[in-house]
Amino acid sequence: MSKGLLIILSGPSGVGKGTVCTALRPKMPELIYSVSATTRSPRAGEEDGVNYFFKSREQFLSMIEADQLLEYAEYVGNYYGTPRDFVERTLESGKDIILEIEVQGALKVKEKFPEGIFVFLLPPSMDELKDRIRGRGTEHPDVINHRMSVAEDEISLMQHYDYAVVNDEIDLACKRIESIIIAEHCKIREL
Ligand SMILES: Nc1nc2c(ncn2[C@@H]2O[C@H](COP(=O)(O)OP(=O)(O)O)[C@@H](O)[C@H]2O)c(=O)[nH]1
Ligand SMILES: Nc1ncnc2c1ncn2[C@@H]1O[C@H](COP(=O)(O)OP(=O)(O)O)[C@@H](O)[C@H]1O
Repeated sequence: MSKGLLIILSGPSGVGKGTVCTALRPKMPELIYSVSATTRSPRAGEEDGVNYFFKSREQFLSMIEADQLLEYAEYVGNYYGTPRDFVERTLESGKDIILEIEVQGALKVKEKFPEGIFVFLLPPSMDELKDRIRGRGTEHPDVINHRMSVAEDEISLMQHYDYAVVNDEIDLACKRIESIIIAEHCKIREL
């Protein structure tokens, strides 16, 4: 049986990665979603083991020490990382898995899994990106400004990705990602 595809959906904070992943779920029910570990505090409505595995800094550092993370990154003062075992087991079982992660972590995944499908989600404009981060209402203004400057640096790394998808309209962005996955399954690969 062939292995599943590893799909990495990345892009600046507030571009709509979470929203697009949520909208993709009913459209692609066979796609598996990786749940990350983080030291960030849960937001209202977030559940441990569903949105993230919420960890203390000590717990996270011991996961790094034990090589339990495929990649990790420090982002705006918190650690975020992808549990390795789940991803590897899913791929071995022939299922596709999607990681929704920031850019530094995505580039680390590329070193280990160059065969991954790297998709960069773009905002229709930088003004729209700022409006989305602000509109979500979860961040302090200083954090918003910091995230905007991080976003500009991140967008400059887009050339390391395989695909660029503009998240102008959710359904359209989902359709683009769905099409990429379908096309990647049709690709002739080396045996
Ligand atoms: N490298 C890495 N980034 C992650 C991981 N999980 C989430 N992220 C990214 O961390 C950033 C901050 O996430 P979060 O605090 O949930 O904020 P939000 O995605 O902007 O709502 C986002 O860009 C996420 O995609 C992970 O396991 N590894
Ligand atoms: N295509 C879109 N059109 C309009 N608003 C969007 C779109 N995608 C996401 N948003 C909004 O932008 C904000 C940030 O989205 P979110 O999914 O949290 O981003 P990310 O996970 O990339 O940080 C949310 O308020 C969300 O409702």
